[in-house]
Amino acid sequence: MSVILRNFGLSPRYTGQRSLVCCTTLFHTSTKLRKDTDDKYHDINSMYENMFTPMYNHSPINRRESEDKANTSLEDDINDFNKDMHDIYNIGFSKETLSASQLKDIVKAKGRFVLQSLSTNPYYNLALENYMFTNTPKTKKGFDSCRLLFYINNKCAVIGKNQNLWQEVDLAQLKSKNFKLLRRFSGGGTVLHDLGNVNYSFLTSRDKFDTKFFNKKVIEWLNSSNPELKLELNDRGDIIQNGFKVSGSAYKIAGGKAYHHATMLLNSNLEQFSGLLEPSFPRDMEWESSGVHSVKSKIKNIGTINPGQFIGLVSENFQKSFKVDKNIPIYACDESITINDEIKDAMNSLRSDNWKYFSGPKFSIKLKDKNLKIQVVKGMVYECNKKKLIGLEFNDFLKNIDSYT
Ligand SMILES: Nc1ncnc2c1ncn2[C@@H]1O[C@H](COP(=O)(O)OP(=O)(O)OP(=O)(O)O)[C@@H](O)[C@H]1O
Repeated sequence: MSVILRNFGLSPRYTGQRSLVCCTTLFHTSTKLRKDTDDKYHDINSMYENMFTPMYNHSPINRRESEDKANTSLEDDINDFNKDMHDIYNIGFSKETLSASQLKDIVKAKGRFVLQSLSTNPYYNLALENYMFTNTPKTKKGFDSCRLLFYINNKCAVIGKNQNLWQEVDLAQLKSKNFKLLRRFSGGGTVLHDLGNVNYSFLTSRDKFDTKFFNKKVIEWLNSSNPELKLELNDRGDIIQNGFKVSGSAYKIAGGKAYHHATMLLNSNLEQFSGLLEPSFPRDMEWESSGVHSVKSKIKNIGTINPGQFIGLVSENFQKSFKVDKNIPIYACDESITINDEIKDAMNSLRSDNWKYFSGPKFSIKLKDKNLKIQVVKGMVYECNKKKLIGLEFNDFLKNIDSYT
């Protein structure tokens, strides 16, 4: 319910009395109509009617005070109702969407929390993750502000910081299927995201960091919610189900802090993924690259859990298992309001050709049949036995390979 209210801009906490009236009217209209037509809904309709009917009388003298009281109890009722809905459906969305300054305050203070991004823009989400990581206070011995971030991205391929993108993705296919390309700030291999894939990012201190720690928890929580899932951890720290990979992980360690971020394939469109990570080249092309190569795995969806349920389940278990003294709050953030210059700068970096195409490891290719040897540094042809190719963008070379060879 909180989601519905917020999505329609009706949350009383943020939009005030006018929204409440509107919301109340909507409920009155719909519940009354149904009440007239179907008596079996009488009880629940009466409950809604009572819940959403203001209690004040309209005398001008008492009005403000009565309105305040009515509003408070109405808000309490709505909050209780939201909580019940949250508990019943495990929706995983919090009630509080942070403003930019609230985000800054909670990130820079010590303490544990869960944050869920409501944006599906991968540039925002990766920049937000980076903001949260760099601004979490430096750790002193024994201190750990464990934090958990969730985000879901629109269609995109995310390559690792140290990967050679031309070996990893088929740029033309990505474009034709409307997948964005991003180079993330952490290492690891290339993964594909869409709205059926949830990304979780667990932040902790460097001291306590262990690549397998958080996935062991996730597996324990999911398997105990449904033993049929039979999720397992493989040696590489990936989560697998019946031998298929359902989650891949990458890590970043810096400044006494570390994060482990991972994908979780729940109901992704795997058919659309096919071929995106299989670029094709001339048969005689040989690569020599110092970069990180992805380890190809067969993937599948978990299927029986949807993204909202996954986020709800992991958040709740995180709240229970990681609680120290006070309850761990759950916040939400959104690109339209929870944004600041640092996040915008990181988004610009992530979007820039410089970061996507002109960074990454140096590499060489050989085309034996054509007697061609090229060395590429920062996405540009740096050395070549055909001098006229030196200084060319490697992307241009590949796109027009026939005319250059
Ligand atoms: N959303 C996804 N979740 C899990 N595995 C995926 C996903 N998309 C693609 N894959 C598979 O994972 C392989 C890359 O795995 P690799 O271990 O190299 O990287 P990773 O470290 O798991 O990725 P990441 O670093 O983001 O988690 C791809 O070739 C593909 O087989």
